[in-house]
Amino acid sequence: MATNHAELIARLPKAELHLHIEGSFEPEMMMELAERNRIEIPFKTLEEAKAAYDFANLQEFLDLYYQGMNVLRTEQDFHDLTWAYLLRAKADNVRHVEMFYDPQAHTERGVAFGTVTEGILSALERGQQELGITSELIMSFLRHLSEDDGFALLDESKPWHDKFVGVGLDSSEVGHPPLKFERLFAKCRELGFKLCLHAGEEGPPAYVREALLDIGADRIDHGNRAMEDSALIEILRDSQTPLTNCPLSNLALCVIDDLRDSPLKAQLEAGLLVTVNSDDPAYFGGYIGKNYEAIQKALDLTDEQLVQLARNSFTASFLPDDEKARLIREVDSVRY
Ligand code: HPA
Ligand SMILES: [Zn+2]
Repeated sequence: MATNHAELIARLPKAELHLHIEGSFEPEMMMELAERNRIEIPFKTLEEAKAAYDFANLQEFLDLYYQGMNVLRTEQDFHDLTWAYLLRAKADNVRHVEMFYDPQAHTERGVAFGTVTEGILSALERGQQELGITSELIMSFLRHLSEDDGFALLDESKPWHDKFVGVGLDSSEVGHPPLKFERLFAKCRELGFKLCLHAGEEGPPAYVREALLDIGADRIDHGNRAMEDSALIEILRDSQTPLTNCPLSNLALCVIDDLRDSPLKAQLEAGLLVTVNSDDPAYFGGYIGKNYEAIQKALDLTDEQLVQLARNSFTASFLPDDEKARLIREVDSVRY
């Protein structure tokens, strides 16, 4: 009997390691919160919102992403946003999430760091209690801002440092290489944070090298363009540095022209620790389950490769080793 891939994907326990909570802001909720907070937004209907979600590159997406989050004002807003994501994650059998958020995109427009952070944290706590989803939060620096801005955020966030497993680097990549933030990440490393850097999404393989070799990244987010540098592929394989691939994001942002051009299968076959994630699911057309389904179909991934991807998601996480092992055993107990 032919395997029903969607059914296997649904049954596999998964971790999601590359998810920007602000990128899970569905247009329906955006319109609801605009009304609740009495804020004007550029679209009146769902159709108008969806029509605007047609991007030629990362920057076109980011412009809309930062505009959309302007509606988020109160702690309750951030709680509701995070809770809505967790319900979607639960439906896709996500057991663990390591979630990015962009505090500077909120503090810049006058929303207090504590308002944002406490709203997200209370929903994550509720997710653990009510849905059994464990979670970690990753505070991300916006790379189009300065390193000094990053240091100011690190300082402002101090009372919450024990709430973050790591720090990230996102936003406009080209022209903002990892080394722009060398001192900042050295400080973050010293403070005990894991370092997760977006690199090689639009930027060249040299940015992945910088992230990995100069900054000492624990995970590379995206990393597509690393595949242009064979020596770098070997380094990634030997170090088993995780790559968080986001298939539908790559397609929506024209990082690839077709899902069949995704590097994911080649990365798996080269022995890299690659994972599947949704990035900004409300903008890119699907949550994690849909990303697995779309990439399985495009690359004709086998059942074994799907299981490997689910296993990788836990191996690549920052969970304690015993918890990783328990979840991987659960993946391996799924029959197909
Ligand atoms: O995919 C992304 N790349 C860079 N910055 C981002 N911020 C949210 N999503 C992304
Ligand atoms: Zn991202």
